[in-house]
Amino acid sequence: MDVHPPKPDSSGSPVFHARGLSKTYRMGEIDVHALRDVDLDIFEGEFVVLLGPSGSGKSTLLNILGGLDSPTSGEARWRDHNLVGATDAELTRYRREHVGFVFQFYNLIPSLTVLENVALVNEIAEKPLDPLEAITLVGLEERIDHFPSQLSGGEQQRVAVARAIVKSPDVLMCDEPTGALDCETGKVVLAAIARANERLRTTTIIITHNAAIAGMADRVLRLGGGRIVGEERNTHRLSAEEVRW
Ligand SMILES: Nc1ncnc2c1ncn2[C@@H]1O[C@H](COP(=O)(O)OP(=O)(O)OP(=O)(O)O)[C@@H](O)[C@H]1O
Repeated sequence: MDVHPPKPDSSGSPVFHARGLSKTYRMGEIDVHALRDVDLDIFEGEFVVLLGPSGSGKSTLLNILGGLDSPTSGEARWRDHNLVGATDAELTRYRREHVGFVFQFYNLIPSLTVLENVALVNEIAEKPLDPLEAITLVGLEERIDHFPSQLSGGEQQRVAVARAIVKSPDVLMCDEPTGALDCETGKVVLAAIARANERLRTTTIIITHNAAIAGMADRVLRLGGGRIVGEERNTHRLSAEEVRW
């Protein structure tokens, strides 16, 4: 299974294309500008880290790209799917067919085993992996019959990663996947995410407060005040084991 895919080609067409993306929340008399005029292209197979302080708009951006939220104005597309102005049913279909999500908290079903938690998603996917393959990819093949309560936080998060990748999504979106974990445990989770990116060629977007994780990315987008305020490209990607925080 050790396949090394070609580097993402940023000279080709982007899979995500956003222009002038803005999101404003009206809070009583006050407008909160969560995103301001964001332009963005993300390429197939790319590993992108969104970095920025609390409130800078990271989750808002990820939620729009993941079809969980809509912008107030601007354009956003994933391939030929228009993410702006799509109906709820169209966004649900986009998410179901193309996107895997990992959040800070694992949201596993407590009464189901590891295998059952992962296989459940498998049933509604179009081109699923074998659940055992997804579980092996996150290194939990010895624990398939365990229940979430019998696993550590890091192991539960690895099950959440397996659940997100079992449908072989085109895009994996992770919002603070290591936010509740210590460094060593977080690194095992990040290694699982990086493996999915490398072996399945899943376009991967990770939100983090943690600048150390930026070294794992092909590209780092820094957000501040709802804008992209910086962009860096790594010529060499660090492995999860090399990351320190
Ligand atoms: N549903 C909402 N209603 C009102 N304001 C919101 C809502 N969601 C987000 N905001 C505001 O939009 C801004 C951006 O929020 P967002 O969650 O995208 O930031 P973030 O960078 O992901 O922050 P964090 O790292 O703390 O999760 C913040 O000022 C936030 O308070």
